[in-house]
Amino acid sequence: MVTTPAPANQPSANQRGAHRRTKLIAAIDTHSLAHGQQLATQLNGVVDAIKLGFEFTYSCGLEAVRALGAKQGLFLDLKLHDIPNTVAQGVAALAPLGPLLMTIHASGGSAMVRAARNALDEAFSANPGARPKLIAVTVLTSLDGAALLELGVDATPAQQVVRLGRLAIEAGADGLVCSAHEIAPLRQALGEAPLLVVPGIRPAGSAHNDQKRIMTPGQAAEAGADWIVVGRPITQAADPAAAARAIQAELAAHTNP
Ligand SMILES: O=c1ccn([C@@H]2O[C@H](COP(=O)(O)O)[C@@H](O)[C@H]2O)c(=O)[nH]1
Repeated sequence: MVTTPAPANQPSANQRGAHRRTKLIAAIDTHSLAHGQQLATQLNGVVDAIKLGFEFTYSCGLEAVRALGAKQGLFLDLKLHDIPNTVAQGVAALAPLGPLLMTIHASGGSAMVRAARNALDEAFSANPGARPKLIAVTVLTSLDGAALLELGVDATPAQQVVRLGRLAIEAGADGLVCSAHEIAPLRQALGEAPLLVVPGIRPAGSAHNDQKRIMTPGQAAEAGADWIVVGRPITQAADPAAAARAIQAELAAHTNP
């Protein structure tokens, strides 16, 4: 895939004056089908998409994923990471669930990312417009510099995100999962084309939980996130729809008209 290098000192999305509305994905992390259905119903029309990951998929099964995903945009976040052939077969098997976005780990290497992209291209050769976007996870937002060192990675999170992000985009990924802290360095290195999907989002005053590299929704919008992913601040709120509406309002306040 060809990437367009951005000029040095690239301005933020808002400074560019570009209309790049940051969209909201609610992470529906629950092991209960009834709770998942309830959250999806409450959030339908309020959020731009829902995210289903390990907890819901492993607990409730792929048919439940298909059913919830049929009602609104789906981010299928199963973070595949294995040898290239296994990941290629995995993405091909999951793609008929109809996600807008699906994840693999960039740290699986360029051959793995390329195999996943080729499998999707082949599966959607008759209708390329319906192909799910392939999103590569760079460095989990629960990791900080000390955690990277523990893994033997002697680089800052931003350096490692850019390294893995470049590898994944050059191998065919459509976008990346990163924290909001790495949006500017990624845009500088890779330009505007990659979709940036950003978890580790916490409205001001809310608990960080296990997240390390966090920003508020407004800060992530200012930085130029394409999508933000918010789980517990929505799902554990007394009124999840109201919490999601407040985040949408914050995003709108930080987006150029
Ligand atoms: O680096 C990553 C990749 C994925 N996630 C997922 O996003 C949500 C965040 O949930 P919160 O409750 O808002 O912390 C969750 O489903 C993760 O699996 C991530 O957080 N970081």
